[in-house]
Amino acid sequence: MKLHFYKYQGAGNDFILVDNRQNIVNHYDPQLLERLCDRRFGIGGDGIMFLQSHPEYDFEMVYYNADGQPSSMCGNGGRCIVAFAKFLGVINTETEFLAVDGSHYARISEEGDWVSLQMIDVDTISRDAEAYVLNTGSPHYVTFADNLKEKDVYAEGYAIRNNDTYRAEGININFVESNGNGYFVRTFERGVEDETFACGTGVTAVALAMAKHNGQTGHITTPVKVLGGNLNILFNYDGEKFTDIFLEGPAMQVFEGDIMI
Ligand SMILES: N[C@@H](CCC[C@H](N)C(=O)O)C(=O)O
Repeated sequence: MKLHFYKYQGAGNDFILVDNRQNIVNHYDPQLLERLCDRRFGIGGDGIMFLQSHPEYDFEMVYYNADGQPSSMCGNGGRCIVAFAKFLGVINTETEFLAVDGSHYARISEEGDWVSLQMIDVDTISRDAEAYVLNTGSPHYVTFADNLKEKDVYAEGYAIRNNDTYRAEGININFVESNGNGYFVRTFERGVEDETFACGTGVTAVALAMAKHNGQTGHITTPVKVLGGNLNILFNYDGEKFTDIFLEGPAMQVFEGDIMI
């Protein structure tokens, strides 16, 4: 069977998108999904998503990591699937859709290339030695780094993600360095088991952890630079709970094609 797909990227976090409103493909096939995400034997991507119809929402986002396993929320994936929904004519410039962590509101520019996605509220941040650990839809470990440009993110991220505390469930490892008015972030992603060019739930976790670390409250906007571009995180923090969290940035269609499955 031939599968028609679209390829999107959001700040360099790249995804395969499939319009599965007619249930053309049974996606519960980890081996197939892993092959499609493989950069040598397949299309290539940090993850694959299926846009599904839903009776109560504009659509449902069904997300899998590059290892073919279903995962928790993907922030950049969420932004890309909103751009895809606009491209398909499923939505106009606003939407309410369902993802694995619940419903999400999002806005998209008329041009369809800039997406602002509301993330889940966060009220718990814990510490693991100097690092911050929190869940922004996916689990994240946030640690400071000097000379981040030169850091071996693969080796250090792999070691933390596979230590006794995190090996079983897995966690995404974010290294953060202040860069003047915001932060530079590099992320080792669970399920890709490698560094990616951006991680939306990851930069969100960094922005929240840094507000707590710096004792900032009120309405906060945090610009973050990642390997694949720039993202903004906007939120309110009353000292206990983070609310009205928005992740915003570019989401672009790169190409479309057919692949034999
Ligand atoms: N790239 C994502 C995060 C995807 C999920 C992650 N790999 C996990 O398994 O936790 C993002 O943009 O948030």
